[in-house]
Formats: sequence, structure tokens, C-alpha cells
Amino acid sequence: MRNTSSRRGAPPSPIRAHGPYTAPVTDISAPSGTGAADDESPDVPHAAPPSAAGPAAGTRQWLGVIEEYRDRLPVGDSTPVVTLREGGTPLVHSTRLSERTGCEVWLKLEGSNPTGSFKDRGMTVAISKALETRAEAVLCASTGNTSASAAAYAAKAGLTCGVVVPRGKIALGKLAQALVHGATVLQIDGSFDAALEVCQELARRYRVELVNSTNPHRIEGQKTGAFEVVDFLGRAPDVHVMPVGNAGNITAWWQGYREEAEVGRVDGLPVLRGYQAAGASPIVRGERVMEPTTIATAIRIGNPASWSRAVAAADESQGSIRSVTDRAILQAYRLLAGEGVFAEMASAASVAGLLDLADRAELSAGGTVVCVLTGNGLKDPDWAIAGAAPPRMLPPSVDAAAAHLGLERTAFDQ
Ligand SMILES: Cc1ncc(COP(=O)(O)O)c(C=O)c1O
Ligand SMILES: N[C@@H](CCOP(=O)(O)O)C(=O)O
Repeated sequence: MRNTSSRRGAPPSPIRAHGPYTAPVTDISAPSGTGAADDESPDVPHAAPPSAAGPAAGTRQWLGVIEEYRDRLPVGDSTPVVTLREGGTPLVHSTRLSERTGCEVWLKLEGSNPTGSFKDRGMTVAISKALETRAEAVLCASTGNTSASAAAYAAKAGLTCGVVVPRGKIALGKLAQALVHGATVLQIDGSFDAALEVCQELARRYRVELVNSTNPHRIEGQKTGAFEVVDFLGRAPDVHVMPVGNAGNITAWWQGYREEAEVGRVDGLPVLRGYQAAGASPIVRGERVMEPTTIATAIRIGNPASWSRAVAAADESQGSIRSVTDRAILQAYRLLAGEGVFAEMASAASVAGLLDLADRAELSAGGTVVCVLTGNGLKDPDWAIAGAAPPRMLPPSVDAAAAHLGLERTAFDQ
């Protein structure tokens, strides 16, 4: 698939070999030799994977993390690929954040993954490997997104899925996802951290595969986010900003960037800036938080499993892990929505962090910044609705609607 060795030594090209694609290339009428499909570089696969019905000849579809990056992942010919065609997410330029910070700010929309969060990148690998090793059941602790992803990929694979969540602190949309995909959902009277301890012990005692980010295959899959950013930008960003909860994702992105440097696709590495929510900031405080609190429920975590690896990643990159207040997260959430991006609250922590960096004058003018928006706002619409005026109730009248929309002055002359 992706022939990285052919790029070694050559300057990274801003024209990516493939991805991110969010939709099939539909122009199949283009004449051979001149059409869009033929503009792709030679290493772009035009055939479907052997196990799936392929697209029509000449079309190019994003195949999912494993098929796109097979040579960079721990999969072999005998690994059954369980995919929902995750990855290939948009990297969107933010005009407002660029103007506000004096940098070129790009938003990596991980909420565009099949189950609405970055977890899918890791889950495709973890579930594929679970199937390869003949696991019959998978298990996870979750603040919501991991359970949604695990349940979906387990359903796709035909595996049984168990999920343990903290009572009452999980967004309804995420719970709905786990339930609709047939997972057995258990709530415990305790935090996410307690739920993870229960799951770790279950995995020690029973034949069940733990698919939290303590599973190395999750990290392997999630590192592909960095590959995509490099594919798109043709280089690593100067600064990479993201939320931190259980700390697997920052670990994975750093691994991804480092590997890109090792194979010669980038010259420099980004400075990593990770952000916890102030009420759930064990890494910043330097001690476990027994009762974490934040409106960003996805990162309501008091004892991150990848704590030391996240600190090592931030340190190696000359970066930091800091915290942002819930107020700042909420402001960032609304700012993103005002530019057309509906991200979940935890995701907005990265933009709150970016604005904090700008306020402290810690960004170099003109630098390239990537903010990861980890999950889709639709999973937890309560905050969006709470902050908005309720829709007006009107009679079914054109005049009444025009008046309320302020359209009277723009009417065409009769
Ligand atoms: C939407 C969202 N953002 C950020 C995070 C934090 O990622 P990590 O736990 O890998 O630090 C999570 C999960 O923890 C999440 O669900
Ligand atoms: N926010 C996470 C917490 C668990 O993270 P994981 O990456 O270790 O599975 C969730 O969605 O449950």
C-alpha cells in the first residue's frame, strides 16, 4: 500500500500519496490517462481488499486504517481485517483561530470517524488482532467513546462485547451507541478509574480481551492520525495540541510522528501540547485525583493509564501537559461551533489550550498548528441545546416566518 521507503531522503510532498479521503472519488467517467483517478501516485491501490466487494473499477475509496497503512501496523496476511473504514478524517483550516493566534491553525476532525471519535483508529487494530488470536469476547472501561467504538467493531467482528461505565457520567449518545450495537453495559458506582481497574482484573482472570488503550494495538492504530497529518501537510506541524484523558492518544500521536521521522518523511517533530480539564488534571497536579470533575465527561479521568508515557512524549517534544478550566473549554466549544465545527466538549479542550498558548504569547507567528478534535458533538447535544434559544413556535405563515427571519427588507419586488 503505502510505499514509504520510496520517499526516504526525498523532501516530503505536500501532495499526499493517498488520503485523507472522506468520500469515494465518484468521477468514474474521466477518460483513462487524464482523469482524477489517474492523477494519483502509482502506489495508490485501485483494487478492493480481497475480503470485500470492491468499488467500481477506477474509483478510489478510503479503505480504513489497516489497509491504508498495513506496512506500518502489526498485522499480517492472516490477520482478519475488521474495519468500518475509519481514518481519512478531514483536516480543516480554521480562519478564525488562525487570525486570532497569528498561526496557520488546522483542525483534525476525528469526530468524522465511523463511531464519531478517534477510538476507531485503534479499535480496528485491537479487534482485528482479538479475532486473529481467537478471542470470543472483548471488554472495556469507558467514559463513553471507547465503549461506542468497541461495541461497533465487536458487532462487525461477531464478538461479544462487555462495557463498564461510571454511573451517570456518560453522554447519552455514547450509551445509545454501545447499546444499539449489542454490548452488555454495566454501570458501576465509581469513577472511570475504578471501572478500568475492574476490567483489568477481569482480563487477568478470564479469557477476555481488554480493548482499552492499555492494549498496545490501540496505540498502533491511533498513531495513524499523525501519518494522515503528514500526508496532508507534507510535513509535521510546528505545534500539535490535543486533549488528554487516559493519555493513550497523546502517546499514540507522538509515536506516529516519531515513526514518520524515522522513515524520513519529516525532518522535524512538533511540540506537543496536551490539555487536561482543571478538575480532572492528575498529570498537572502530579497526583491521582480521586473524584475528578469536569463538563468534558470524556476526559473525566483521575489516574490515566498511560500517564508516564504521556509525560515522556510531552517532554521529548519540548512540550507540556497543562490544564484548562471548564469555562475556557465551553468558550472554545462555542467558538468552534460558530465556525461550523460541532466537536464534543472534551475535544474543545485542545482549542482552549491553543487560545491559552496564544494569550501567553507562547506561539511563534506563522507557525503551523494542528488541533485534534477528538469526538463528534452530536454524541452529547445537551450543552448545545442548553446554550441556545429554543426554536420559536409560529403559525404556518410565510409572513410570520419572514418577519422572524428578518427577511422583509430583502423581498423581491412583486
Ligand atoms: C472525545 C475524547 N477526547 C479526548 C479523550 C482523551 O483521550 P485519551 O484518553 O487517549 O487521553 C477521550 C478519551 O479519553 C475522548 O473520548
Ligand atoms: N475517554 C475514554 C476513556 C478510556 O480511554 P481508552 O482510550 O483508554 O480506551 C473513553 O471513551 O472511554
